[in-house]
Amino acid sequence: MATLEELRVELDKIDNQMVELYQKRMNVCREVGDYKVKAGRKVYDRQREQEKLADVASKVDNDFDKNGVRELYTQLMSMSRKLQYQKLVEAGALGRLPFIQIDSLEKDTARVVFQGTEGAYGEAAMHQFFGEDVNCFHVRTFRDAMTAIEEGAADYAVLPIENSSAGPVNEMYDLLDEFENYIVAETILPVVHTLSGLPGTTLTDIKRVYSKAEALMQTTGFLNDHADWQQISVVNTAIAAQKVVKDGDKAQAAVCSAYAAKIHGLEVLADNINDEPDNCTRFIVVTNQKVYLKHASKISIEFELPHQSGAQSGSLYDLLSHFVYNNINMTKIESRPVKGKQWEYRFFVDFDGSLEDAAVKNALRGLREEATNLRILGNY
Ligand SMILES: O=C(O)C(=O)C[C@]1(C(=O)O)C=C[C@@H](O)C=C1
Repeated sequence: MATLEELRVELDKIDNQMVELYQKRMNVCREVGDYKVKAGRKVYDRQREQEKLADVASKVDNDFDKNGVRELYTQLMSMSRKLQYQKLVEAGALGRLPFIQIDSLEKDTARVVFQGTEGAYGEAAMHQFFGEDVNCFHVRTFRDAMTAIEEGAADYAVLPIENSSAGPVNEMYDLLDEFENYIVAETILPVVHTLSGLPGTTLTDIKRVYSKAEALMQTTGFLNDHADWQQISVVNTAIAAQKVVKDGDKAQAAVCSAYAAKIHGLEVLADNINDEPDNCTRFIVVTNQKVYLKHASKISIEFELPHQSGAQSGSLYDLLSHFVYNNINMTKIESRPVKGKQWEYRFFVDFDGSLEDAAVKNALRGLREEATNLRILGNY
């Protein structure tokens, strides 16, 4: 029986040959890339890849090896594609992305919409970003705000996308997909919730608590200590405060900001009731123009996975590998179900970069060819 050392010598010999062949193969792929740049052909040829995988698998005789060579060739062809996308960038064959760079947002003259009513966290986020004197109005729902932007009734909307303790605002992701609006900026607002009621209310009077679902989620610890209170979700925390005032019933309270309580005439019954002491919400600034600011450093995109004929795994992995191969730092991924398609998902990815970066163009080119319904949601 051969010793380990002898077997390793044998492996080294084979690996040397494989590395040489790998380089030979990549050199041919380089030529294929040049040809495709000239001929304006797409890099990704799904049918050719499927035929190749079937062919190499047919050349080995057991299932373990069939899987092995399929995996190996999937990687080889993926590397080959990345090399070819690079060629396209080098040849300046990528064209312009349909986004225009701007120096600044005209904050002084802008008309801005937020969701809810006076005292909403969206209003506070809007003031934080646009200043106290901003020309603004409010609408009832996120959908109303997105519609106002799409129709041009407002220049910008300030809308929540994610909370540090309760996670994503799912509806916003669905609306970003549905509307032709784009993210131009973001602002992070510290969010401190109170339990507020009519002046003179005591905790023992309370039977029902109103707030936005996300705010109820962010105050679960406090609310669980009062398990007999019914929790009722409304569209906005400030609208909850307004309702408590309007109904004039001491059995009702709202989870809202101290500011919302004050301007609607409620008394703070319990302050700082969020589960996380550093509770923050990330708001996005949305517009209907495909623009991005000069020093933008983050990009949001969405895409769906291509339809697979037959069982083939790893397609999300394949798509995400475009970030790895282009040295792009992916900072977030969310998935949402695709309406009308059971168990199919749309992915929302945030990553570092600017739409001018060659690496970003390269990754987007690959994703555009290989994913379905790729959309750039903004560079900010
Ligand atoms: O045959 C091609 O068109 C190639 O670009 C080569 C190759 C490969 O590496 O085999 C790479 C990408 C295509 O999707 C298909 C195959």
